[in-house]
Amino acid sequence: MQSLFDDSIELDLPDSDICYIPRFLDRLRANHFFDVLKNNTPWQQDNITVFGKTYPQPRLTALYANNDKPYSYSNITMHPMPFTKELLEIKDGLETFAKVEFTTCLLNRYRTGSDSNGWHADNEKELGENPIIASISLGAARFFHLKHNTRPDIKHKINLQHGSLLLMKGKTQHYYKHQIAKTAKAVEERINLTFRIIK
Ligand SMILES: O=C(O)CCC(=O)C(=O)O
Ligand SMILES: [Fe+2]
Repeated sequence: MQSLFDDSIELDLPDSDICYIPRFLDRLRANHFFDVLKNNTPWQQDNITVFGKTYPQPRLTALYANNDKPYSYSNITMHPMPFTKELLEIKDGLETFAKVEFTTCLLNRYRTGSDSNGWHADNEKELGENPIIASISLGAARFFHLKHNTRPDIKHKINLQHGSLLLMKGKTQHYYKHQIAKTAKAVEERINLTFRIIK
C-alpha cells in the first residue's frame, strides 16, 4: 500500500535532525481539524516581556497536556487544559509515526500576516536535553525560517503547508533558531500545533 509518508524529506542541514512530511494529514482531515480547533479552542493572547518592554504576543495560543505540567517561555507561564478528542486523534497518529509519546501540545494561531513568532529555540529546560518537537500546520502556508547559531551562511526556509508535519529532534535546538516572520502578503489564518514532551 502506498503511504502518504513516503514523501518524507530529511533536511540537509548540518548539526540538525529535521524531517518534513508535506502530506502527513490528508486534506479532508486537515480541513476538519482546522475548523474544529479554530472554533472550539479558548484562544488566549498573553503579554510578553522582552528587554524590559511588555506587549501583547503577536498571535493567539493555547496549551493542552495529559499531565498538569506548566510550560514557561518569554516570561509567560501557561497551564494546560486536558486534551480534546481531536488533539488526541492527531497525537495518536504522530506517536505511531515518531515512536515517542507526547505529553503536551502548544497551539499557535496566526490570524493574519501581522501575526508572527520571533527567532527562538525550543530549549526550555522542561523539554529535556534533546527536545523532540512535532509540528503540525493547518490553514494558510507560512514560511518557517531556520538559522544556525554560529554559522551565518547556514539558513533555510520551508513553506509549511496545510496538513504537513515538521519533526525536529536530536541536537537541532542546540544549533538552530527558528521563526515565523511577519509577511506583508495577504494571508489567511494559520493554526500550528507543536507536540512536545514535558515530564
Ligand atoms: O508556527 C510554527 O510553525 C512554529 C511554532 C513554534 O516555533 C513554537 O511554538 O515554538
Ligand atoms: Fe518553536
